[in-house]
Amino acid sequence: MYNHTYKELITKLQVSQEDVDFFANMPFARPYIDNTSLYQPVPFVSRHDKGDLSDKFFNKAINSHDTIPRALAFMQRPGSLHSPPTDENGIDLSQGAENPFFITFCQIESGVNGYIDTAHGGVLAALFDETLGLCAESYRVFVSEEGGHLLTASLQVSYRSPVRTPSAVIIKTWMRRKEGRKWFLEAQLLDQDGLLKAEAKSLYIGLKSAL
Ligand SMILES: CCCCCCCC(=O)SCCNC(=O)CCNC(=O)[C@H](O)C(C)(C)COP(=O)(O)OP(=O)(O)OC[C@H]1O[C@@H](n2cnc3c(N)ncnc32)[C@H](O)[C@@H]1OP(=O)(O)O
Repeated sequence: MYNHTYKELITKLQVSQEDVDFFANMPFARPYIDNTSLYQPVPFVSRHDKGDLSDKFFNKAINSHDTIPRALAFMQRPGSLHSPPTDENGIDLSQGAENPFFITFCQIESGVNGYIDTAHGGVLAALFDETLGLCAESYRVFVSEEGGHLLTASLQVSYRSPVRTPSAVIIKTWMRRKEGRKWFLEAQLLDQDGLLKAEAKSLYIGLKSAL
């Protein structure tokens, strides 16, 4: 876990302007960066070194010029959708692949290859776990306004087509439903041409007490 709350981190850390400029040159990312977008850039919290031993996999091991040198996250602007339909737990039912709550762009280089010019499936699973976790935490903090910490209990990944390297991808993540401490989320990973590369379903569980 962290020495700070997720809310402290996401509100205090800065979004890298270099990452914004990098993805702003890509047609598939530009609509989200536009000022009129329903999405706002937010820090990819786990890419930041917090001066402790947290998040070393994402801020060090796969944060280099030949692994995943760039990652840029976006969250739906609060109030961007007025009075969306909700279920009995207040979960926004309009969310889905066409209306994801949280979006991440990643530049993926050959340092994460399994086969030649192909990203390793384990790295894609890690990307799903992290971005689904960020989506769940952001939804918890900014929409549900609940306390606590969420941990991954299960993650199911379906690989539809190889992810070539180097390439840029978009990962769309959204809340599907919530049952008490159980948060169910879904995700899609697509390439720059909008082709579906992989999908995921996950279960995050809120801890009964702080770690
Ligand atoms: C910024 C944040 C980004 C973070 C993204 C990355 C997050 C991570 O990778 S975390 C690291 C990997 N995950 C872990 O280490 C978690 C290890 N597991 C655990 O600690 C525990 O099993 C934990 C906390 C998930 C659940 O334990 P606990 O709270 O005791 O659950 P428990 O009371 O047994 O079960 C609660 C409910 O969940 C269900 N459940 C528990 N585990 C699972 C599971 N693996 N699959 C399906 N359902 C499960 C139970 O059936 C029960 O359901 P119901 O209430 O309907 O009967």
